[in-house]
Order: sequence, then structure tokens, then C-alpha cells
Amino acid sequence: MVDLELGGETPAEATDGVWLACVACGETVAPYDDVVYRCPDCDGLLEVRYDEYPTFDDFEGVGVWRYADALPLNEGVSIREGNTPLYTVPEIEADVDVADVRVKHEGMNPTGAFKDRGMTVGVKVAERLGVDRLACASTGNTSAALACYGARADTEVLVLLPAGKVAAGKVAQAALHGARILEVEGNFDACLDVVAELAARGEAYLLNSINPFRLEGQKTIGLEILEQSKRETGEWPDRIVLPVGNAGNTAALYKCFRELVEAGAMAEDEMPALTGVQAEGAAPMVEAVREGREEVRRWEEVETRATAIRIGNPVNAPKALPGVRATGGTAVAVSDDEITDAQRALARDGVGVEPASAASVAGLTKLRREGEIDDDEQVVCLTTGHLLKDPDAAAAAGGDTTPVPADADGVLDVL
Ligand SMILES: Cc1ncc(COP(=O)(O)O)c(C=O)c1O
Ligand SMILES: N[C@@H](CCOP(=O)(O)O)C(=O)O
Repeated sequence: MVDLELGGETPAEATDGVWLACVACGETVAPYDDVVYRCPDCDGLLEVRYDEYPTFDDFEGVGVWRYADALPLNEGVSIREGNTPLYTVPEIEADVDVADVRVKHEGMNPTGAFKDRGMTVGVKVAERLGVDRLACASTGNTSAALACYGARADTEVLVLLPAGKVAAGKVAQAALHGARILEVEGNFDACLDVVAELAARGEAYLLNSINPFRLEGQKTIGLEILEQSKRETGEWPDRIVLPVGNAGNTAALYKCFRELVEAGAMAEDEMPALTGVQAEGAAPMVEAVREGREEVRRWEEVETRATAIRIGNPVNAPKALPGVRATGGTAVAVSDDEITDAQRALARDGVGVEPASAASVAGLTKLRREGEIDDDEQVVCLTTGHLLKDPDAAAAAGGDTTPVPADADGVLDVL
């Protein structure tokens, strides 16, 4: 069972109205006394809790730190993350025949992915804890963001990547920002096992999404979607469709909604339906949702062109699965070809994304075809990473180049 109830008494462990609580057994833990990732009693996942939850009236400014009242600290290690666009996508909207489809493009963050929202918080907490080495396992984007924010904080960064399975743009980012890059003979889940063990031995501070502070930053995706949707359409969306890998965003969005409900700023039946999309070759969350299970079964073998979500053991599943259920959402698996088709469709609407991001639109298309989504819905698809993250995939999905001589007549001959 999971205990996701907010509110109640502030425990003695709280510092500045903030504490950690185990979602499995309810144990409370002081936030900044020791480095802790899991419940010391039962090994369950931890989440950040507050003595007070803000409403929309409490927010001011722009970007992630507009939402400081919903975050554990008042400021972060920041390079101006968040405030990403919510695009209309007229061609996709017409193709899927849904009343309103918008795309929240998280690829427009400073390092080109949503991870920056988590790192601006997580790296600041690391500073407060006084750690001297940051680490993560990564399919690419987490490592790029951690390398960048670690550089900004002048702290050593170690990243473990599955050898040969990370897109070129992401490795280049981690390298240029000065991270120590270790290529592991194994998939992402194996990398996470190793780095979690290093963290448990005190060798590094872990900044994957198992870190509860990182997910606080990612909550702001939900707050921005709600505010932008209300401003641009007068309504909150009925549904948010998102790619799922380690299930951090699903967990963070659900926490965002729960906090708004606790603050009295949202009714429970107003929570947008969280709709997760995975690649067919890496779909343990979809399997768990379909089978009504509380936990995922780890997939040892995973494969997909969408390398960012090539993940077989989503660590945040115990937080994310209740979110899918409680919001009336669902989960669906899509093929690599469906992902590439969606990447092309987004590109035709002027939105350049990496393959994993396009999974959201592929999922919407499939669920519409299967009659699981109604035509009168207002839907937001989350696109999580920029096109340039994976230049090889973009080139393969795009058109061919044509060689021409260096004169106008020669060029006109081929047109
Ligand atoms: C581009 C991209 N999209 C989606 C995901 C999946 O997000 P989550 O792990 O929060 O489910 C990731 C990483 O996991 C990613 O890098
Ligand atoms: N896609 C991720 C996988 C790791 O997820 P995390 O959110 O737990 O850090 C990546 O970019 O590495």
C-alpha cells in the first residue's frame, strides 16, 4: 500500500516547515540532517512534505522559481529553467480529431530537457548538505543536466551511461560541461543499481529522480501547464499525455495535483488524467497499469529507438501508478515506427523533439484510434527533450539531402 495523504501534524523532524515522508509506511525523516534517499525503516520511496501548501495566488515571477512557495528552498542553482512554451499543434489536432491539443515543450529548457527543473532544486539541496560529488545514471538527459548544473555549482560530477545507447547530443553536453563519464556494459537500470550503491556507500550524492528533492522541481511542469492552459483556453486540461521512463514526471505531476487539492485550489475531480506512454520494447508501467498491479515487474531486456525511455525498472512506479489510477488516466505502449511518425508530425507543426518526446503524441494518436480518448477533450502532450539531443534519429526521420553543383542553373535543374 502507499500512503500519499498530505496534511496532518508537522512532525518534530521538520526544518523550516519541510520534512521527508515515506510513501510506503509514513515514517518521517529530517530533510537536511543526513543524506537519505529511501525510508530508513522500510526502504520505501520518500517524498517532500510541507506544513503549508500554496495556491495560485501565492506565485510570482517567472520560471521554476515562480513556484518557490511550493518548493523546499527559496532559491536554486539556476540558469533560468522553466517557463517553456505551450504550443498549439493545428495539424496534429486535426489529425487526431480532438477538441484542443497543445504541446508543452520541455525541450526548450536550458539544457534541452525537463531535467533542469529538477536539477535547479536538487543541486541547491546538495550544496546545503555539503556534499562534494554529484552522480547519476542516465540515458542521456539527466547526465547533460547534472553536468551543467554541477558545473554551475562548481561541484564534481560523475555520470554512468549504458555503453553505446546514449544519443550523441547528450554525451557531448555531459563531456563539455566537464562531467566524468563512465560507460557501463549494461542497460540504464544496471547503471542505476551501481550508482545507487556508490551513493549508499557515501561516494557521491545521487541526483536521479529517486531523489525526492529533484521531483519537487519537476512538479512545476504541472503548475505551468495549469496556469498556461487557464490563461490561453480558460480551462485546465482534461488530460496530460506524457512519455514514461523512470516515471519521475508522472509521480511529480500527481504530487502537484495532490498539493493543489490539499490547498483547496483544485477539486479532486479536476485533476487532469495522467496518461503514460512507453515504447513497446520497454513497457513495464503499461503492463502494471493493464494488470492493475501496485508495482512493476522489472524487464531485464529493453530496446527502443527512443533511447531516453529505454528503461525496464521505473523506480518511481510506486508513486506514479496511484497517480494514473486516481486521475482516471491510463497507459499505452507504442511502436518505434509510431514514435517516428509522431516525431515527423510534430516537426510539421514546427515542434522539434527527440524520439522519446514524440511518444506522447504517438500515444494520443493510438488511444484516439482505440476510442479511449473522447473527441471533446482538452489534451496537453508533454514533449520532454529537444530535437538536437538526438541528431542521428532526427536525420534518419527527416528527408534526404541532394548534392548539387555550385551554380544556379545546376540547382534549378534538380528542383
Ligand atoms: C526525453 C525524455 N523523455 C521522457 C523521459 C521519461 O521521464 P520519466 O523518467 O520522468 O518518466 C526521459 C527520462 O527518463 C527523457 O529523457
Ligand atoms: N531519461 C532519463 C533516465 C533517468 O531518469 P531520472 O529522471 O531518474 O534521472 C535520463 O535522461 O537519464
